Amino acid sequence: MEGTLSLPSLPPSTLPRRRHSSRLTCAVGPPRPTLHRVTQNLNPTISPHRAVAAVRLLRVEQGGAFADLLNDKGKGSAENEMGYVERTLGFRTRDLDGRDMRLVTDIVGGTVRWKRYLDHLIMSLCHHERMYQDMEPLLLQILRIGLYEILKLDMPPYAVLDENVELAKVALRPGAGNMVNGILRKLVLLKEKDSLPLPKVEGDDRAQARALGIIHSHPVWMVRRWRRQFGCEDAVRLMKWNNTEPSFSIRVNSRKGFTRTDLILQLEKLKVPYEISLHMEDFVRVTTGLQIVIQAGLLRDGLCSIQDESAGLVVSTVDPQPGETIIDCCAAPGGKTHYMASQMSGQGTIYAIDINKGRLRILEETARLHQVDDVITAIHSDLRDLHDFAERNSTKPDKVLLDAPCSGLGVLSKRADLRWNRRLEDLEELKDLQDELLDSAAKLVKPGGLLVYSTCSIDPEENEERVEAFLLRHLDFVIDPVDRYVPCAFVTTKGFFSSNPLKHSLDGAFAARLIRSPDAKQ
Ligand SMILES: C[S@@+](CC[C@H](N)C(=O)[O-])C[C@H]1O[C@@H](n2cnc3c(N)ncnc32)[C@H](O)[C@@H]1O
Repeated sequence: MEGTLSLPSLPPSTLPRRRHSSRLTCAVGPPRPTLHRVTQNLNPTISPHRAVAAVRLLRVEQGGAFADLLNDKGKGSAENEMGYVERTLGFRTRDLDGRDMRLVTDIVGGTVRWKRYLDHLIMSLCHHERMYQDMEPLLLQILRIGLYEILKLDMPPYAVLDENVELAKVALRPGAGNMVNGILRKLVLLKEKDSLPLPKVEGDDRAQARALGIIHSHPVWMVRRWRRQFGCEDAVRLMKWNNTEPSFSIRVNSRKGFTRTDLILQLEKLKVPYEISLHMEDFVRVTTGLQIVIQAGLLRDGLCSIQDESAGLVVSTVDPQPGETIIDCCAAPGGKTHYMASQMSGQGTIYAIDINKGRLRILEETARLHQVDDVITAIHSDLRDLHDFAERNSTKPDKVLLDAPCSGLGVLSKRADLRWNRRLEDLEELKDLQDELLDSAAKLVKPGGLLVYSTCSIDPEENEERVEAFLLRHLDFVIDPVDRYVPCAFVTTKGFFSSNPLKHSLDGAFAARLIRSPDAKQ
């Protein structure tokens, strides 16, 4: 996972527009006397985490925000969330404690992941299709939460039913509560009889992909692509992996003198279960309890950061050394820049380039926090505009890292909403951009120097195929196998680094080391 995930504020214009009148409409429109009265009152009957989860789901859907938002601001963040509930639903509920916050994160992440599956069932349980199509956005979120809790969290169905009916009544209107009641009751009966209305996997490729897309809650184009690329069985395994709760890795910041032993002591004190990374010295994996680590302030104090081991292994393919000059072409928010910088022990320079000013600011702030800013120079620019970088700088870079913008198809378990925001057409656009950025990055590499191309994708068209096309355009570059830099389990037959969720239980990532001929002209 890259950098800090923060809650973007939801501008009123992005809030859902509905045909029906309800408190949601009141809450975003000009204040009305009734709303004013309601917002003054605390509503003790509503479970606060459900109210927050429903509002957050609305925001994810309307604003494309990350679903696996981490509440790293403790109490302040909880208050912030309650403010959203008050403004959006029109009532106050009690503040959230740590347990509630964890429930919100779990429910939002899971509901987003299972959206297609849940919507198929909701649609099947409605009297007619129109009922589903005309459903108010908030009502749909409340139903999705109810279905998710009953089907995937196996929570006691009648308690879930009561709570979600009450939420729909208070947040919307009594009729909405009746609708939630009717649909959830039907669902509970069908679940008890083990006869949920799910499609059979049969027919031609498209029909099978459509059914699998519903059963495993993925877009049809992804299912078809993976069946073609990886085979039917692995496509299903991959979807199952994407639907499991992700584990997170924590990297210690050696620059601050914080070691893995120190982190383990802290985790034991906090009673957070952990596993030592099998592949990387600086990493520890936690499956549950990440919020506890965050709340303990270890990230805030810059002692460690959340980073997948696959990203750490990409840095291993660069093999940064003290005193080197490295250009990090697409650097923000800086996960790899900071790790490289920590390995350079205050000697050398990393030029961190990125087109996105906001993300670059995060890179700089985190660099200061991690005390690695002494070797980092941030450059806000489009990489494609840096033609004269080599002429303007007397020191030639030893290494160039291009961690290219990509589909992120290797990190879908962590980025619950990403599968719904990616389109097949995006891949074509991304491939063109990756080629252009590779050509620009190649111009920065000195004769005999190294270019590392990496992505967080498992798609061969963004990985091996981009490198192969690059080598045809740049005859002065050759592949340098990565086997000296990463464990052999990650080395492909062509000498690339590849981590695969199904093989390594890590995020998917790719890296190629490309050496420019020493005889090439500068
Ligand atoms: C995969 S992310 C990089 C992640 C980063 N290396 C890390 O480890 O945290 C890709 C980055 O490329 C940047 N980017 C996209 N197009 C660019 C361009 N034309 N020039 C420079 N940066 C670009 C994006 O703003 C984004 O921050």
